[in-house]
Amino acid sequence: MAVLVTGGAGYIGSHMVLELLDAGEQVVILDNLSTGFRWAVPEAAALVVGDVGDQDLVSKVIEEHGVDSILHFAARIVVPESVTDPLGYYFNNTVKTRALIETAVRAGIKNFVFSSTAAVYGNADMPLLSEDMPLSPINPYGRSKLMSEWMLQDAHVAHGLRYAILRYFNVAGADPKGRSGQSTPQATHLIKVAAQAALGQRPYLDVFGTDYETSDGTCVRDYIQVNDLARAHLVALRSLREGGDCAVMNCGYGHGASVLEVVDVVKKVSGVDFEVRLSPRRPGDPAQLVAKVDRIRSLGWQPQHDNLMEIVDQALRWERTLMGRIAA
Ligand SMILES: NC(=O)c1ccc[n+]([C@@H]2O[C@H](COP(=O)([O-])OP(=O)(O)OC[C@H]3O[C@@H](n4cnc5c(N)ncnc54)[C@H](O)[C@@H]3O)[C@@H](O)[C@H]2O)c1
Ligand SMILES: O=c1ccn([C@@H]2O[C@H](COP(=O)(O)OP(=O)(O)O[C@H]3O[C@H](CO)[C@@H](O)[C@H](O)[C@H]3O)[C@@H](O)[C@H]2O)c(=O)[nH]1
Repeated sequence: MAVLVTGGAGYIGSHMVLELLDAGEQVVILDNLSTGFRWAVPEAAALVVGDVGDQDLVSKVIEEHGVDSILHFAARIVVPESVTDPLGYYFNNTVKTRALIETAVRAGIKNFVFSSTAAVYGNADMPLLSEDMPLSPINPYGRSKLMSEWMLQDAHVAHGLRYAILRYFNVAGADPKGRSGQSTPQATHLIKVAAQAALGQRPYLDVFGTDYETSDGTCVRDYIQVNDLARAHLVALRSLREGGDCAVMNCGYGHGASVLEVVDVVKKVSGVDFEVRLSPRRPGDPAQLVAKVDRIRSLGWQPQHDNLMEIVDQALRWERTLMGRIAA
């Protein structure tokens, strides 16, 4: 049986593909290459260039490759962009996910693992966020994902499609073997941006907001290393295949770091004292997002890279790899 990875040419999806191949799985990727890269796809995986909303294509891929499970990463992911183009986000993330779920049900797909996000919690003012809390996303990106969660849960009740919904907190770092990393040129993610500032790719780093009610006034996030996150999917997939319950699970480490703490670590690891500007708040940023992680841990998931210095080192190494590619 093969696993279909949508968005497998993107940042997290490409790490997922590596983990699946390392675990001996057969992998087929469906990606429209809107933000993904053909070069991020290993030779051992089949790549189909196309759209998750194309039901004829997806049905054909499922049949030809003998797909039993779908891991659905494909999405647009930039929160501020979702505010200026909400209908584009609802179309790509919600409407096309509806089409994919329908195709999966018709094809008799057994297991569906979905990439959700801590953005579904909105401004929840709690030290640790648990999966059962009330959800109130504050931007179209988070809403587009929450609607997909609901569709999956309803499709389970009506049609028996089994699901694992994984709510990622802040994904960071890069494959320790140097095979993939965060490659989006205009990425907005803090660790990526700070690594670029340290390596002279950006003139300075903005710290967005210093007046939050946190220990040092800057936002706190739970940074999870990307291979650890990919292994959480493997664990969830195995559980579904073995008849485990459908579940919604946070993916993080259960502790946070503030923006200034991250900046300090990047300066320390890189050895570069790059310029930092204290700037106004960025719209839509909750003060603190830290995961309660008992559920995913109860499936036997153990992080292997819960170390900010290591995550930052991986991000810096990957940035150097990208710079080398551009120079070559
Ligand atoms: N990066 C994070 O910190 C983070 C946090 C929470 C959730 N997520 C979720 O993880 C998933 C992967 O995010 P990422 O950071 O790897 O982003 P990414 O942009 O690197 O990857 C997304 C991939 O999906 C593809 N894609 C987009 N729309 C498609 C479509 N309609 N049909 C086919 N392919 C399509 C893109 O080409 C790209 O390869 C997304 O669902 C995102 O919402 C990411
Ligand atoms: O140049 C920068 C970039 C970010 N930040 C701050 O750093 C924190 C983290 O920001 P960022 O790395 O952009 O991540 P988030 O906005 O927390 O969102 C990420 O994490 C969410 C889950 O927590 C996912 O849903 C999103 O897709 C993903 O981008 C926030 O307080 C930002 O204001 C800065 O101060 N300066």
